[in-house]
Amino acid sequence: MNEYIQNCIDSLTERNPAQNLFLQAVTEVFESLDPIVAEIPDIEQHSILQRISEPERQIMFRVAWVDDQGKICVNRGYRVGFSSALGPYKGGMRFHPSVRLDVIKFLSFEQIFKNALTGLGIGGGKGGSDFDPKGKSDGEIMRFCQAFMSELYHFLGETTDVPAGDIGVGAREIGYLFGQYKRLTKRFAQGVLTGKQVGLGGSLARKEATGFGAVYFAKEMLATRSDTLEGKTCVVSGSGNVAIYCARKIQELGGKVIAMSDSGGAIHDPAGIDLDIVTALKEVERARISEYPNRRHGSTFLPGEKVWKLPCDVAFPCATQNELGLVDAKELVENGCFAIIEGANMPTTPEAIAYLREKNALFAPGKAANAGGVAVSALEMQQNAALQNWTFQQVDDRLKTVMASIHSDCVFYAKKYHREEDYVFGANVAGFLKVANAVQSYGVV
Ligand SMILES: NC(=O)C1=CN([C@@H]2O[C@H](COP(=O)(O)OP(=O)(O)OC[C@H]3O[C@@H](n4cnc5c(N)ncnc54)[C@H](O)[C@@H]3O)[C@@H](O)[C@H]2O)C=CC1
Ligand SMILES: O=C(O)CCC(=O)C(=O)O
Repeated sequence: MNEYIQNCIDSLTERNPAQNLFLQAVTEVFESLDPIVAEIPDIEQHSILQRISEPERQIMFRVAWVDDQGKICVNRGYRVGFSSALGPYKGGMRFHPSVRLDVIKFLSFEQIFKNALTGLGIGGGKGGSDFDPKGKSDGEIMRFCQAFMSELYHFLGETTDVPAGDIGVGAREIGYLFGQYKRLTKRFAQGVLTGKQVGLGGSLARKEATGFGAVYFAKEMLATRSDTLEGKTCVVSGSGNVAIYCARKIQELGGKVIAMSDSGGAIHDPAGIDLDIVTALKEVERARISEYPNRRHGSTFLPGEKVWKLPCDVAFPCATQNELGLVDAKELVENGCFAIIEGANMPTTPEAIAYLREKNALFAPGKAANAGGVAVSALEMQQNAALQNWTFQQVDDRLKTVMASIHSDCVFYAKKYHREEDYVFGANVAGFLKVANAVQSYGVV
């Protein structure tokens, strides 16, 4: 590896002890830049890699709130504004007990390049809390969101930082966060959060965008091998926002989703998952996926299992980071899987990615394949700024165009550097070059 890149990684490792997810995300991007750094001396001369890997700001704060028993609970809140080179910090908020600074930094770093790939003028940021929404009442969720926003609102704004949802944060939570923002600032500033309910200024198709976008990307990728999703057996991990709409679009395009999951295990339905049941369980009842077989004859629940062990043609990891490891990748390939499309952020480990590439499987990294969600968030910002409400069709058409353009950028850079079909390389280089050019143009900031 280029000496400058290696020195940057070594220095980051020393300065960020125990931030393994962040270092994993940075290493993957930086490793792709070998030929670029050799070709463009300005990158080293202007210390672009050092500047791009140091967050512009990192905010951590106490969130104190009262549960239904009257007990005072304390959580930690985070918001990392990684890069505003291309626009206001933009990225979701994650509420999950595993949230630490490391998690938020890796997500925020990924977001820089993903957002650059959309071409929509948004910088990279991410936030969240170690608050666990599982089992909490609606009142507890509301009080937590209000307490969280009471600390964060100073730092937000339509042109500075615009959060949205991620794991554990959907339209309900965004509504509570927006309500508290409005109450504290006395401003009906719709563009300060995205992923809002349509009645509060949210965009049609935002809910569907990440999952649909991943499948639009898969469609483009399969077309390069003159193939389609029609008749393909698919597995989708997770059963949240991304997974549900990914599975819906697969079925619409003629594929059959035979397995989904949550953190308790997987469901296997050889006849094809009934998504109305999954949507009712997850979006309405907030129940476990283990309930599914009670409502669907011929299906089974596999406690503690992942979906990767079930034979399929195409796999969509849509749950969480590092959920698909080397053993899983081997099982997938041995069972005939030839394409893996990441709906989640960094769900595949580096060893698994290397193995899949070695076996000639098509592999789409999250920063390209799941960019549809943040792209439609940017379209929501545009609608809010222009006081407009676009139709579902208008937004969906723009989403398809954005996903096709990201796909062609990946293919372009992979071809240019003789790395055909290497979408990880193509996405990292395409995203990086846009950000690096902007960072250099600003001078030393
Ligand atoms: N919501 C969005 O627009 C976007 C989300 N993402 C990423 O997609 C992934 C999923 O996010 P959402 O669907 O929004 O969250 P969500 O909260 O709606 O759903 C998360 C799902 O993952 C499952 N899950 C969590 N840990 C798991 C584990 N260890 N094993 C199996 N399942 C597990 C949960 O049970 C749940 O079904 C995350 O990586 C997120 O960062 C990426 C781009 C945009
Ligand atoms: O819609 C957004 O602003 C962010 C979505 C997100 O968190 C992501 O792309 O990972």
